[in-house]
Amino acid sequence: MTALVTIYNINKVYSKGQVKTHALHNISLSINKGEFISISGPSGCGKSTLLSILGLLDTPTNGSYQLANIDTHQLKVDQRSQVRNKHIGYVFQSFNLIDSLTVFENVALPLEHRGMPHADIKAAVEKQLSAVNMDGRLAHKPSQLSGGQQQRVAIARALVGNPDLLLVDEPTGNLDSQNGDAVMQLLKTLNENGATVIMVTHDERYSQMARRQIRLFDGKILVEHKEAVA
Ligand SMILES: Nc1ncnc2c1ncn2[C@@H]1O[C@H](COP(=O)(O)OP(=O)(O)OP(=O)(O)O)[C@@H](O)[C@H]1O
Repeated sequence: MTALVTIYNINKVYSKGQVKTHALHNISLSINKGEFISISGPSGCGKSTLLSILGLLDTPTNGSYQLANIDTHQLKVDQRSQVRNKHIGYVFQSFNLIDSLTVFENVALPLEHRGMPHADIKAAVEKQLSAVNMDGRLAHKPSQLSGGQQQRVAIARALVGNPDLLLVDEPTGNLDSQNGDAVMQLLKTLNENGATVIMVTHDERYSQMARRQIRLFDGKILVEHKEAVA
């Protein structure tokens, strides 16, 4: 099977004046389509840095990253954003929905950036909102929804363009345990239906819901646990 993601010997060094922080040390990973991976570890161990590199929001200092057979190192700035829009969906702890837009308009945004015809956008947005059980709230504004509902809308926005990779950063961080459990259950179901999910979480209980669990420490992979496929 061809890997969806291959990173090899990635290092990330942040430089600020004389101060250098070596945030990631020689990280190599190969991720196949359909996997559900959690990345955990103590504060400052490099989780967000790794997710930002995987999401093409940041570049490694050295090392290689191939996504869907694309050598991301070769991409120019506008090509990077095209690859991001087509291949990657993000879910953030703070939802990052646009308050002045309705639920429908928020979820439609990635498709509008692609220049998709209006009728196709409508069909795709309605289908995706229905998949996260938010089809009754199309005209609501984010501020009129609970935190759990906002996160479900954010997940619909991340998935509406059929990305190869869903990157999820602390999806339950701003939710109470009931809404957090529901969002995790939704991610699990979406993965069972084919989505490839990489999730950063502090929560041990949630990290164990992933079939492959990666624990970072001081910018290195400390342990990796992979459930045997039945
Ligand atoms: N923009 C930056 N400039 C300089 N150093 C940075 C920057 N971003 C992160 N770092 C440093 O890189 C290291 C890894 O940070 P990162 O945010 O990836 O950790 P994390 O595991 O996501 O932490 P947390 O769980 O607290 O969010 C830390 O030492 C951090 O201080």
